[in-house]
Amino acid sequence: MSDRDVVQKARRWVVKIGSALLTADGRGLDRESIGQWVSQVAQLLEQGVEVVLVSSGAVAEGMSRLGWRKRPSSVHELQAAAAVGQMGLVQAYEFQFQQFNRHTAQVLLDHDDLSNRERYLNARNTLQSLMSLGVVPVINENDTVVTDEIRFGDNDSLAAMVANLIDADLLVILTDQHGLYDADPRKHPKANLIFHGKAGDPALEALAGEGGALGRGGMTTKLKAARLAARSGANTLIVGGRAENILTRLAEGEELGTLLLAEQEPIAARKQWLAGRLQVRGSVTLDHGATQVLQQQGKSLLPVGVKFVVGDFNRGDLVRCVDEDGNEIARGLINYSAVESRKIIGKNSELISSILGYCDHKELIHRDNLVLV
Ligand SMILES: Nc1ncnc2c1ncn2[C@@H]1O[C@H](COP(=O)(O)OP(=O)(O)O)[C@@H](O)[C@H]1O
Ligand SMILES: N[C@@H](CCC(=O)OP(=O)(O)O)C(=O)O
Repeated sequence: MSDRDVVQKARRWVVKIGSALLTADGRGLDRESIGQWVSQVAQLLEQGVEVVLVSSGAVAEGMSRLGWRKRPSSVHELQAAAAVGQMGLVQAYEFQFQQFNRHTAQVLLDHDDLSNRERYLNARNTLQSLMSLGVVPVINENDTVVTDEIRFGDNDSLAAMVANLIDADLLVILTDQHGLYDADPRKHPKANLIFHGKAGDPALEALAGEGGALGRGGMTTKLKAARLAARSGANTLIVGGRAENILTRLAEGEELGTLLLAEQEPIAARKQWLAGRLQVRGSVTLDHGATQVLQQQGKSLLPVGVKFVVGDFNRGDLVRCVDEDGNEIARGLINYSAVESRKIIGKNSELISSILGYCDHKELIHRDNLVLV
């Protein structure tokens, strides 16, 4: 049995179209190619496959509209270009999907949206509603408002988070190469294409290099995206977007590109959300016993198993749990501030009340709010 069965069986796809592919060698959007992908997406929808698009290209289109030849280095100019270019991007998709009587919906997301539980759930519900209405969401990063701290930067990570958000079966990353090679084919023309592998395999991650002049993350971020997508059980395909009828051929089970299988059990939606948050506010160092209990028995973290606290966080913030050698083993939402935590670590939970004057939780981090990494 071919492992491409999983592609044929996938009913919910996230398709990411990268800058390197979309932007006609830096001269604005490649509208003809957009038309071809849209026509294939329309066919997939007719076959009962739900599709969400994650499309880059706003900055490149904005630069072209503004007559800029060189990518600006200032963040504000990039953000201005993205704002101008996003208009062209959504116009291009809207026009092409209209030929197939399909509506599109513009969705701009940033990391803050997905870090805040309420906004995360809203985004999830809205995307579910759009899909059930047969509308095609076209998602991009909300470039105009993001700061470095909350920037996805490349759209591979954004696409993986979207795959987690909507419980997609498949993440298809369309790019300018046929897939992952054993070396960067721009520098090594004789490199070999890798047809399949396991998402998160460090041996594959070691093969990945930087992107070209137009793209952001190269293969490195695509493999990271495969690892993230696997958290919710989505398989990832990295494939050349210029091949004729690429999406419909994939749906028929043709062996194109690199398939990275999600072999881990999907983790619960709340824990995926937790693991995907960027802003970690501090860390707690666990003793050997606590490390083992967390890793092997999936229990909550009690103050007694913690040796040190680093950082200045509030209750409810995300912190790293590291072992005595400094290796991160988990992260979770902490029940006490840094000041309070420092007072209760190493102590039995029965003493929390007498030390702090109150005790809302006997756990420093409850297991429902803890995710192993
Ligand atoms: N091992 C590899 N296999 C294939 N491509 C690689 C590899 N390492 C680096 N790359 C580079 O990654 C580029 C694609 O990434 P990127 O430029 O970020 O595109 P996109 O905009 O589609 O995300 C390719 O053009 C290629 O030069
Ligand atoms: N949000 C940016 C896209 C970032 C980007 O280029 O990402 P990628 O396609 O992953 O290389 C834009 O629309 O220009």
